[in-house]
Amino acid sequence: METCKTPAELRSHVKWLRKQGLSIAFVPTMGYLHAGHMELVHRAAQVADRVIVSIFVNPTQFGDPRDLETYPRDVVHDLAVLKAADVEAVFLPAAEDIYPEGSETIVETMRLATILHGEVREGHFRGVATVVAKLFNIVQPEYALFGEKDYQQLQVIRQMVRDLHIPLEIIGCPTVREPDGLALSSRNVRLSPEDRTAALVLNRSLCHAEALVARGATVEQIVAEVTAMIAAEPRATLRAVDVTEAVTLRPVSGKPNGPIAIMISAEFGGVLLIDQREATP
Ligand SMILES: Nc1ncnc2c1ncn2[C@@H]1O[C@H](COP(=O)(O)OP(=O)(O)OP(=O)(O)O)[C@@H](O)[C@H]1O
Ligand SMILES: CC(C)(CO)[C@@H](O)C(=O)[O-]
Ligand code: BAL
Repeated sequence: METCKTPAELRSHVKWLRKQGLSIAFVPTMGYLHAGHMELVHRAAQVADRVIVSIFVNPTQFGDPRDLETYPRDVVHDLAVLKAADVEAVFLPAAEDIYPEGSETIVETMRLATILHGEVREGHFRGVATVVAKLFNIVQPEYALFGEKDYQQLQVIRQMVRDLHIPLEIIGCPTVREPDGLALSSRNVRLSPEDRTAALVLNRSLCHAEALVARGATVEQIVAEVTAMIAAEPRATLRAVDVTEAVTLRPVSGKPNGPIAIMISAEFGGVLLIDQREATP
């Protein structure tokens, strides 16, 4: 497995792969890899000849400096699991290589970046779109894979790829969960045992929301019941419950007549977790 630290090293390895006519699937991550990331890697290996993974804790998508400082990192473990999964190359850039002095270009999906989770984390999706555009330009893959857990992120990236005519296909992958239903997330290690148990309310309330959709509930009923379930968990601080049209994330009210997305963000002991569900009435 090749470990590339600079864009030039990565580009030269990609050039070598291209000479052999090999296709590339790319999995961008912030490291501290878990089974959710590895599911993206396995899926990537099914769609292309070679898989490239990036590990970069992107400073521009963090609003809170403490969140950035305490973001979990373990590159030695990450490289071992990626090697075992037969990954072709890992891109481990330094912040100065991605944002050299004098950088001033940003990428922003104007509507999608500023609604919902973008209101909770101001500037977050601008940072995500900007770094992902840079990574796409460096790697130039045929495919890029993202998790549905970060549902709004997935839609932001799909929109950016469409709007900027970036010639690659985005593949969304279902959320991988612990056996008790908690969505895998790098931030889960920061939860105390009590908060980890409390966080199960996210998946529980999404299952309840799904059942409500199946019973023909209105969007207002779904929001009210999910909000009440999370409010009943004393360790949870609810940040947002949003029910929107799926994919476009446009507002929806009354009885939905097409697929909807239910998105929750809540803090447990200061750790912000998100979870989501798509449901069709
Ligand atoms: N449980 C999961 N199932 C499937 N994909 C996931 C899961 N968790 C993360 N991913 C995806 O992995 C990619 C990299 O995510 P990232 O490195 O931010 O990990 P993370 O676990 O989402 O971390 P955190 O949410 O704590 O920032 C993203 O496309 C993300 O959606
Ligand atoms: C897509 C991403 C790697 C961009 O930094 C990050 O937001 C993530 O890991 O989901
Ligand atoms: N998985 C989303 C990255 C972040 O929380 O910053």
